[in-house]
Order: sequence, then C-alpha cells, then structure tokens
Amino acid sequence: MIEVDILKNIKTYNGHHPLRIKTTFATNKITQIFGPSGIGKTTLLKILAGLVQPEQGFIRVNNEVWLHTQKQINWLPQQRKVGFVFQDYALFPHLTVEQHLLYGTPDKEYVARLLAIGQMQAFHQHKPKQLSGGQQQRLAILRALAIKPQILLMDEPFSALDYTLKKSLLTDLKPLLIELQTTCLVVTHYPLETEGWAELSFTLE
Ligand SMILES: Nc1ncnc2c1ncn2[C@@H]1O[C@H](COP(=O)(O)OP(=O)(O)OP(=O)(O)O)[C@@H](O)[C@H]1O
Repeated sequence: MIEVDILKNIKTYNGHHPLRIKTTFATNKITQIFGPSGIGKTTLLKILAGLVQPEQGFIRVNNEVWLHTQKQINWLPQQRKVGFVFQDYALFPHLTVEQHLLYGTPDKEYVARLLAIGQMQAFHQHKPKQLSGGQQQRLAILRALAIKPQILLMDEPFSALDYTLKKSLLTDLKPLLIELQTTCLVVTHYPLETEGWAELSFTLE
C-alpha cells in the first residue's frame, strides 16, 4: 500500500492555493487519476517521485517511509525506484532509442523486449528529433520501464498515440506490469477503466 498525506502550496494565477492530499493507493494495481485541469495531478506524481517537495508530508510505500517532513526523512528520487513518463517526454536529445533504454538497464534481452512492446525496433538507432511525436511518447514509456520500476508514474502517456497503437500498447504493457509487480499511477483522460486496463481510480478534488 502507498500511503500519502501531503500539503503543498501551489502557485496559481491569483496567488497560492493549498493542495492537500490524504489517500492510499493499492500496490501491484493500475490506478487512474482524474481531476480538473490545474488541480495538481502532475504535482502529486512529482511529489511521489521526489522531484517536488511538499511543505509538509508523509509518504510510505509498503513498509518504507520515503518522506516524513517532521522527521526530516526524504529519499532521493533515485532511491525511490520510480519510473516517470513526463507529459513532455523529457528525452535525451543526444541518445538513440536503444541508448535511452540501456541507460536504465544493461539487460539487452529486456531492451529488445521493450522495443518490441513499443513497436520501436525499426527506430532503435534514431535520436529523438528523428522520431514522430507518437514514437517519442512510446520511447518515454519504454525508458520509464527500463529500470523495472517499483512504481510507474505516467502523466498523460498515451495522448500522442492513435487508437490502434494505444490498444496494442495497453495489451502488451499490462502483462509486463504484472510480471514486474509494478504499481502504476496514471493521469489520463483516455478511459482506461472501460478498456479494462486501469483497475482502480482516484479523483483529485
Ligand atoms: N513546483 C511547484 N510549486 C508550486 N506550484 C506548482 C509547482 N508545479 C506546479 N505548480 C502549480 O500547481 C498547479 C497544479 O499544476 P499541475 O500541473 O499539477 O496540475 P494538473 O492537475 O496536472 O493539470 P493539467 O491536467 O492541466 O495538466 C498549477 O497552478 C501550477 O502552476
């Protein structure tokens, strides 16, 4: 179980606004996160990854306390074993597709498997600027999986994919997540629950 109890002052167009989130997420499940634009969905993912710091907070993943502001516990992002799919992909311009994946794992067989899941074999030597938007997005997803993350945080990860690609990616990703025992939190407007992909949902209000 992931236990989250955080308070973050977020900047809005007319000053500051407190973002208070107290909830739990089931581990080894896919949870879709809903909420209106600007409510703080991306901020929640970044706080879980350790990329944004809340003013006050507590995060426990199973029996590991990742963040406890009162006790000055704050695990570094790299200690959290989290994969992150950023809304803007955040790819490395100088690395090829294959190098992006090898950055996360030395396991060449696993890299080949990821390339197949993302239908990216033909582009493995390409750099991001030689890829389409949908290919860049698939690479961002594969890179996040390369480290075999304990938690996979995905921010609008399928927005640039057409329906057919999205369907086949969802079909191939789910067994991998089950095999890796990865907990997945995904922010997306695409109805993953009706697709039978997301198992749970959480709405940020
Ligand atoms: N590091 C930060 N510190 C303080 N405020 C922030 C920080 N990052 C984002 N914000 C503010 O937090 C608010 C929520 O942003 P966020 O991107 O988390 O929303 P969202 O729910 O993901 O929105 P959308 O669905 O439009 O992507 C915005 O008003 C933004 O300006």
